[in-house]
Amino acid sequence: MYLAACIEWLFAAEHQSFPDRIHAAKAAGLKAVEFHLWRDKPLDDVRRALDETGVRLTSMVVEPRRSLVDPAQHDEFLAAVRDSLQAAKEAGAQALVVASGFTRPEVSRQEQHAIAVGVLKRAAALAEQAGIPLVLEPLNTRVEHPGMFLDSTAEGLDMVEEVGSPNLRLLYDMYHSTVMGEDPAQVLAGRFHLVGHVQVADVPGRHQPGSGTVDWARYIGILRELGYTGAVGLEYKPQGPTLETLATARAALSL
Ligand SMILES: O=C(O)C(=O)CO
Repeated sequence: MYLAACIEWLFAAEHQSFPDRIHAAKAAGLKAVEFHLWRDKPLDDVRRALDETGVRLTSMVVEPRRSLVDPAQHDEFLAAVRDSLQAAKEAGAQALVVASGFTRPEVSRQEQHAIAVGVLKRAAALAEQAGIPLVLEPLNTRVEHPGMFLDSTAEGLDMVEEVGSPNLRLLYDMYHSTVMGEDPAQVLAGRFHLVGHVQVADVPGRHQPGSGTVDWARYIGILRELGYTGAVGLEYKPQGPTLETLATARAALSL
């Protein structure tokens, strides 16, 4: 396992520019970074900073964000996937993050689930052509994303399984999962092969691991037992200077 700094938040107080944040991540001994939206980033400069430092870009987000559970938005969603795949190629990103969009209360949950799986199959075919996988992220509806359709790891894993493509995996964000009251050992048991990326932040507050109540020795132990060797995205809001929070996070995660 290796750490990836979410430079949307890490190094943001210290450096205005994203390329500078990549250099700061390198100087802090990190092998990878990630960020959210890409249209507001100078992708050429980002690519140059990645090439100069050898730092990997684990993920960025498909945008503009459109709903998976509303067929009226599917054409725009697939266009966003196409554009984002092209941008990911140019920036050198390893994966693209997709979220579900908001629940439509007038439509049954089962039907919305099926609608999402249908469009994800089409998106996974585009990802296959581009050679860059998509990762589907369940988000918590208790603190940050009230009304979001996909707020459960188990249902996200069901969707990934139903799509049945190696080009769609689950983004397991331990913060969102914990806020939703899930236990990683339970929700991941027997299904970890469907997970493509992991992110962390402590609960409560979404700050650096070590700032809250999560038992990180246990959480990271579970990932180790499941055989995870990929990136652990530090998607937290630093409570203080980034380097100090990184030291706390590294000690808590033993990574
Ligand atoms: O929007 C969020 O809360 C995320 O976790 C994005 O990855």
